[in-house]
Amino acid sequence: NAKRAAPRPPKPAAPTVGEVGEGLAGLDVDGASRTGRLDKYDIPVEVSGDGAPAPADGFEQAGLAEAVLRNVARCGYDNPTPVQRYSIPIVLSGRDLMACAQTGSGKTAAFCLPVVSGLVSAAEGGQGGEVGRGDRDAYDYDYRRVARPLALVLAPTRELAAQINEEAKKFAHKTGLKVKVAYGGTSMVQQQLRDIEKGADILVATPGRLVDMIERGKISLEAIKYLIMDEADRMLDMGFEPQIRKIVDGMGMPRKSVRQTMLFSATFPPEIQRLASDFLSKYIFITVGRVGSSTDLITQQVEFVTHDEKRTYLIDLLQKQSFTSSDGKPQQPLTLVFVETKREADSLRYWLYNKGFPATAIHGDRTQEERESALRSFKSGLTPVMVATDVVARGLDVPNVAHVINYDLPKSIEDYVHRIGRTGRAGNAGSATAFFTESNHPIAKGLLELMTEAKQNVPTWLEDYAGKPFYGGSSFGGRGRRSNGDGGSSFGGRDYRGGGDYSGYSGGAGGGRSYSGGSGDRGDRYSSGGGGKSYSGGGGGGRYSSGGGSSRESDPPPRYYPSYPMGTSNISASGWD
Ligand SMILES: Nc1ncnc2c1ncn2[C@@H]1O[C@H](COP(=O)(O)OP(=O)(O)OP(=O)(O)O)[C@@H](O)[C@H]1O
Repeated sequence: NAKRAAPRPPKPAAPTVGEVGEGLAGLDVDGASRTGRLDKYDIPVEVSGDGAPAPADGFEQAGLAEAVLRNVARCGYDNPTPVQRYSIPIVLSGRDLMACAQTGSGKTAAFCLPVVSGLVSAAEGGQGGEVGRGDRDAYDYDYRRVARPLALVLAPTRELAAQINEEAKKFAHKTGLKVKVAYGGTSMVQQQLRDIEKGADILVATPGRLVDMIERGKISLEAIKYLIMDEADRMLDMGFEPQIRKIVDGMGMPRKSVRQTMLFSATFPPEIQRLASDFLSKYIFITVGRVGSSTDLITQQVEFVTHDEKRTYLIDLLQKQSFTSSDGKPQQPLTLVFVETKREADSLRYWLYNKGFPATAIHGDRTQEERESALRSFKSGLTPVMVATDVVARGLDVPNVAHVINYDLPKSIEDYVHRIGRTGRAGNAGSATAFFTESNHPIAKGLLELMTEAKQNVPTWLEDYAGKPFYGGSSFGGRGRRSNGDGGSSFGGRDYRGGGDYSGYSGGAGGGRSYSGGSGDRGDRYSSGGGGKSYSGGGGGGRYSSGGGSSRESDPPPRYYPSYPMGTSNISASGWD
């Protein structure tokens, strides 16, 4: 890591949005040429839990309300993605759900659509006429405005909350439902509050901000019918759990037998499943996609480097993938570079700027306005390289991210799965490159399993690393609760409750029902169908031309350490993205 913050360099002349747009036209910058095949797939799905309804073949067949179907059409969704096919009927039937599905596979709509539909139907059916109740019914005894949302979506970051809010608004268009958002750190907080005071049927919030608003008497959870935790494993990991428990158990929310609760993520380690089940009642568990399947869409490479070589390698990668726009200017496809620290994010960003690569940075020490502006500038292509910490590792849906570079690898394989999942979304292809140093030894086993499952080329040195013990602290980055072994089963995507107790089906592994394929479209996998672009290192020879393996494949593996205090397998949810 850089020890000093680099001095602020003079700004190179950034290309205009128009220039970038033009330059990236051939790289699908506006998504116009997307042909991601979300509708066609051959994908294993496992369902466990009593009485799961059958999956729906289409949005109409799923039983969504008319108004919602109109909104689905407005969004241009022709067919439900696999997770939507399964989740929508389950949620509409009133069941609790824990759903584990690939990054970029449409989980947001998988919970938003049935929730909006359920609220619309309840209002139409006269079951309380709740829709829009915020403005009719929201005064408490001392005449303060109190919002009483019917659905609460919790998300771990502000950016994700903002994104879900936008999506939910689309699905609730012209239904009369009010969708509002609450997150901190922005000058918009007062505006958000005023908005919420006007009534909220669906509230999307980050936990800390929500607790604050409840404590200030602005929001009551008493009317909640639906509780959704997006990125649920993250929400229950590390710092969020106490706040989540407070929200769910201590702030007036209806009991779990009364409300309907849904948890979604691409990764679900067994230990977190166990915790999460506290919040659920007789739930159905689904996993969509085989172990590691999201990564089928993503060409993964891993390069063994020393710390000091990272910047040279990065520049090399950026140069190789740059292309020339019609007016002769060098351009970059959208590239997300993950680093470990906020300081490194700034330092690397300035350094890249100095080298002539328009880059921005996003991390937790930047103000919310700066974060939002960085994201806008990245999305627009004005700064096609964004250096980021894990703050944008989860959930963020930026179309056309072509390449994710793990400049610093994360501590856990789940974080890796989420990070690389910022590309290869909605059935499109993407590329991911990781710089592996000796200090990343603890993640080697998880990485090997993940890459193998995704049928990626695995360098032999990674296999060697994975097979050898390492010495030193936990590989869990402080996630001590996952330190118990998982019996060698590295994948957290299977229902931790295990076999027949919950299944009622005979076909599936672990007693669950197992589906594979859909619509007889074998061979037409849930993949890009050739429509996406892959920027896997240029293929022009040199260090990055090994087609997924490492150019140092034949190098002797670096030295190993003697003991093996804690396996990596127990944190690995390698396949369940
Ligand atoms: N049925 C559909 N047809 C076409 N596109 C869809 C469909 N459902 C979702 N999408 C698009 O797919 C993209 C990814 O969806 P979303 O962000 O919900 O993924 P996710 O599963 O939540 O990913 P992550 O695990 O990274 O949070 C979005 O751009 C969304 O608009």
